[in-house]
Amino acid sequence: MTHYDLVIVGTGSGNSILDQRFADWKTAVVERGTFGGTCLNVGCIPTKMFVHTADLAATPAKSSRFGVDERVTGVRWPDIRDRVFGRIDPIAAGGAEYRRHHADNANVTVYDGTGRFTAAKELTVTGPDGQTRAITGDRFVLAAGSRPIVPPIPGLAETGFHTSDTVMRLDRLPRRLGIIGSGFVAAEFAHIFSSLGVEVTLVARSGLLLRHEDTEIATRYTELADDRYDVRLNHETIGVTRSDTGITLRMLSPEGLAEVVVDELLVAVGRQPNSDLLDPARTGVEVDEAGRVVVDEFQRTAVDGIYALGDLSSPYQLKHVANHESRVVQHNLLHPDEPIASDHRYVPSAVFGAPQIASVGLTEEEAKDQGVRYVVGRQEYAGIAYGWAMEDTTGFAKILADPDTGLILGAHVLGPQASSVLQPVIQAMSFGLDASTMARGQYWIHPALPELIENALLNLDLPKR
Ligand SMILES: Cc1cc2nc3c(=O)[nH]c(=O)nc-3n(C[C@H](O)[C@H](O)[C@H](O)COP(=O)(O)OP(=O)(O)OC[C@H]3O[C@@H](n4cnc5c(N)ncnc54)[C@H](O)[C@@H]3O)c2cc1C
Ligand SMILES: NC(=O)c1ccc[n+]([C@@H]2O[C@H](COP(=O)([O-])OP(=O)(O)OC[C@H]3O[C@@H](n4cnc5c(N)ncnc54)[C@H](O)[C@@H]3O)[C@@H](O)[C@H]2O)c1
Repeated sequence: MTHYDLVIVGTGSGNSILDQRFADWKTAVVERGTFGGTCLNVGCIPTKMFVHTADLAATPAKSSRFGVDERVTGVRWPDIRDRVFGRIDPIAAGGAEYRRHHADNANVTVYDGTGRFTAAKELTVTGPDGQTRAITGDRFVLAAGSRPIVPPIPGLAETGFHTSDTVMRLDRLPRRLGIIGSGFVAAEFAHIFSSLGVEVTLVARSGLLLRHEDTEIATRYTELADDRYDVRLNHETIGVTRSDTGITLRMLSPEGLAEVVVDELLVAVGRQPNSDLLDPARTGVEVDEAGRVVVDEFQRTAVDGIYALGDLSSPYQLKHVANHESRVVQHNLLHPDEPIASDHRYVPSAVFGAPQIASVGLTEEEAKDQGVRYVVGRQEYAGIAYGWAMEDTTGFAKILADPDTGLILGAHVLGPQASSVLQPVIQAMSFGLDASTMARGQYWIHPALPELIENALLNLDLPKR
């Protein structure tokens, strides 16, 4: 049994821990799938490359109101798909090659296979050929991520379905796509495929799409989605079957039984941590009821020398959070006596659908539930100069602030480039800048989109300073 100073399980955010400061640490890296993990191979990066393409394909439908008549004369799916993966696959392969063979990694051994704890600080790796190798380590970094949840819908397994892991590599575009789910993945793929000419049916169990968002935002998004897709709210999928005409979803709705026939089916009902594959309990590491590895603010598990990060342990399931936590773990491995804590105070997120949505901090409902006093400032894109230029009639920003201190409690944007427009608010919250100082204490480039934020701040009912 080979012993290591450090064992890293998972090559998503876990892979970025190693640098020259670890050159004299005998290190094992264990990976069961494609090097580089979810974000690079099947997550953030390919989806956003498809989203940008979808934005281009969707533009001609909106351009005539600007006096420009455009038409989409063709969508070459193989070229769209191959551009994305022609760029990404070599990066993943290059990353694997670097860890396996580059002189920088003379101290690193890569194990291909699934790691599972078999005793305290002992991991058994089962390779693709079924062979097992047990290794031990002084320290472990558990960065094994998450995977799509497959709900127990009768007929689903027999019928065949896609998840975000496979749907981007389709051989050809279907005529009709059914999507079960109403969160991030559903919203982004509905935009991608619908913009490329696919008829999309979104099947949501609840009465609102993206209901983790502020309700005003989710409500506006749901109305807009209803204009673009066949949205079935309050529909529970109770069975799936395949026939010559396609895949039939049987659904229970408040009106009774309903059916829809599609050509491909995407299941997007959330992701579960991969802790079940790892069996951390065997080394004394605790897992909560949601399957997340339990860590403290220093990303330490209860077992000395074992850290966890990213989707495996975090409620956020976002790459910028996993990256942040991997930097914290890196520091704490190198300086265990002076550990730093992760900062989860203001974690932003963005849904890259149509329109985009970005948010940080409290929603209005959370503020109410927590008894937090707040004032709200709103601004429509239609009321700022660049919004006029874009003919935007549906987008808006909403900012919540503390009425006494003016500190920003939460901010939510729906509309063009929401993910970029929100960033100055994240900065203000992170550095304790109050809303009035933020609005008045700097120039805002005129007439750029961030004027949306400037005006929402000015619309807050706060005492003048
Ligand atoms: C479709 C999609 C789009 C997304 N878009 C965004 C976005 O735009 N912005 C954003 O912030 N986030 C996005 N995310 C979320 C983001 O991808 C994840 O939060 C992030 O990649 C998690 O990183 P990680 O390092 O924790 O896990 P991962 O990157 O998943 O890495 C875990 C690795 O561990 C390996 N592994 C698992 N179990 C074992 C085991 N037992 N033994 C060995 N290896 C194992 C896996 O094969 C994997 O390679 C998206 C996710 C999806 C699915
Ligand atoms: N832009 C981004 O940052 C981005 C993009 C994609 C994914 N992600 C990450 O990946 C995670 C997973 O995304 P996701 O969209 O799969 O999950 P999600 O948690 O965002 O949404 C899942 C939705 O499915 C619903 N649902 C659950 N079980 C269901 C069932 N049996 N039938 C019908 N609906 C059901 C839930 O109510 C929820 O609305 C996200 O939470 C997010 O953290 C991020």
